This record gives sequence, structure tokens and C-alpha cells, in this order.
Amino acid sequence: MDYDTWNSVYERVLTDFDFSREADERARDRISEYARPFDRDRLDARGDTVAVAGAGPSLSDDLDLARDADRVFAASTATDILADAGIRVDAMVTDLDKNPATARDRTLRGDPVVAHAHGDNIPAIAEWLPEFDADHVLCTTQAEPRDSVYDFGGFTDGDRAAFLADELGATELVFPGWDFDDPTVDAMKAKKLDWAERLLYWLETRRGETFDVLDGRRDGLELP
Ligand SMILES: Nc1ncnc2c1ncn2[C@@H]1O[C@H](COP(=O)(O)OP(=O)(O)OP(=O)(O)O)[C@@H](O)[C@H]1O
Ligand SMILES: Nc1nc2c(c(=O)[nH]1)N=C(CO)CN2
Ligand SMILES: [Mg+2]
Repeated sequence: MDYDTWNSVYERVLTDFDFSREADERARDRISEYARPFDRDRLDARGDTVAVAGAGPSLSDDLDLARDADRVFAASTATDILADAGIRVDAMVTDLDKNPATARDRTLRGDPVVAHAHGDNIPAIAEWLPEFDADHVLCTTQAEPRDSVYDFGGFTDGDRAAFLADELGATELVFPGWDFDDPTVDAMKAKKLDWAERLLYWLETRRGETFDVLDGRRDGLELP
């Protein structure tokens, strides 16, 4: 997705959360110190069904959806659950707030990690990126892209993984491990999940696809 298209939605995210664009830009500039050009052919998804794994409690019941996909892009701690089940993750998408050691170890093994910079994770970037193997990190921002810090659209780790799959040419997206109405999450997380849901609805509309995970939920998902 081109940045101008994403920016029109990003503006609304910033307003709704009262996040600062300048802080997101500072984070982008910090992560750019570690960013290298990433050869996107490594994650080429043209013709593929991509499982975009969320970290909801249902993931353990949805493992076959991931197992049967051509490629798996996993958000954050979903990576650990899938790895424990013996399911290969092609890309881990994370803002480094839950399991940064998993991300580091993946890069040291040569497995791609998509590391996201935003205004509230600058300390995590400074702490962890020096330990990563930069050749296996694709750095992202939600602000304007610069140098080797990319912006393919998306906000939470999970929906950003879906926008990445779209960018890389995926034919079909499937969604193991997504629980939008998870009663165990706090208010901030619930608000982030609301945005994830809206953004997936926006993406499915743009793609002209039907995401099963949104079945029965589309009313009221238009962007504010
Ligand atoms: N019930 C759920 N709980 C957590 N994550 C979920 C759930 N359902 C879907 N997901 C997706 O899985 C991803 C897991 O990533 P993670 O828990 O690190 O969240 P995050 O996007 O970094 O936000 P936060 O700031 O809350 O950590 C979420 O971003 C979300 O897109
Ligand atoms: N500024 C800011 N940006 C974010 C945040 C956050 O807490 N603050 N959390 C996200 C979840 O992945 C994604 N983007
Ligand atoms: Mg996270």
C-alpha cells in the first residue's frame, strides 16, 4: 500500500489514541540506525495462501489453519505457540513488547523478523536491535517511510502482518488465533483490537476478498 493511502487512516488512528506523529517519527529515525535494505523476494507470497496468525487464545485450536497454509506470518507471541507446535513461521511481526528474545534468536538463525518502531517502543528498539542480526530484520514504521524503514500499512502487530502479506502478493489470507472479543484483555488492548478489526475490514474491501474471521461482524466496521 502506498504511504498516502495509509496516511489518511493513520491520521485517524493518531487522533483516536492521542498518539504523536513526531514520536513515531523519532522511533522511525532510531530504528533506521539498524535498518538495512530488505530483499522482499525472501517473503514473496505471490500465489500463496498466507496464514496471518494472531496471538489470541484460539490459536491453539486453529493450528491446522496455519499448518495447511503456504506461508505463515505470525504476530508477536503467536510465533512461540506455532514454533512449539512444530509449525514453521516465515515472518515474525513484532513491536518487541512481549517476546523480544524470540525475535533476536530468529534473526541469529537467519529467519526474518519484521520489527516495528512506534513512539512508545523506542527503549525496546535501543535495548534489543543491537543484539539482532540486521541482515534478517525488516524494519517498519507507521509514519512516513524513510531510507530502509518501510511502511506497508497497518497498526497492531497482527493487522500489520496482514498488510505485509497483501504487499507481498498473497492470493488468500486466513486468520488463525484471532479473538476480537477477548474478555481477558484490558481497555487499551480492546481498543487496539477494535482498530485491528476495522483495518482488516478495510483491507478485505480493498482486496475484494472475504476474510472468514470477519463473518457476522462487518456491521459498524467502517473507518471513523
Ligand atoms: N485476543 C487477542 N489478544 C491479543 N492479540 C490478538 C488477539 N486477537 C488478535 N490478536 C492479534 O495478535 C497480535 C498480538 O500482538 P501483541 O499482543 O504483541 O499486540 P500489539 O499489537 O503489540 O499491541 P500491545 O501494545 O497491546 O502489545 C495483536 O497485535 C493482534 O493484532
Ligand atoms: N505510538 C504507538 N503506536 C503503536 C502502539 C503504541 O502503543 N503506541 N501500539 C501498537 C500495537 O502494536 C502499534 N502502534
Ligand atoms: Mg506487540
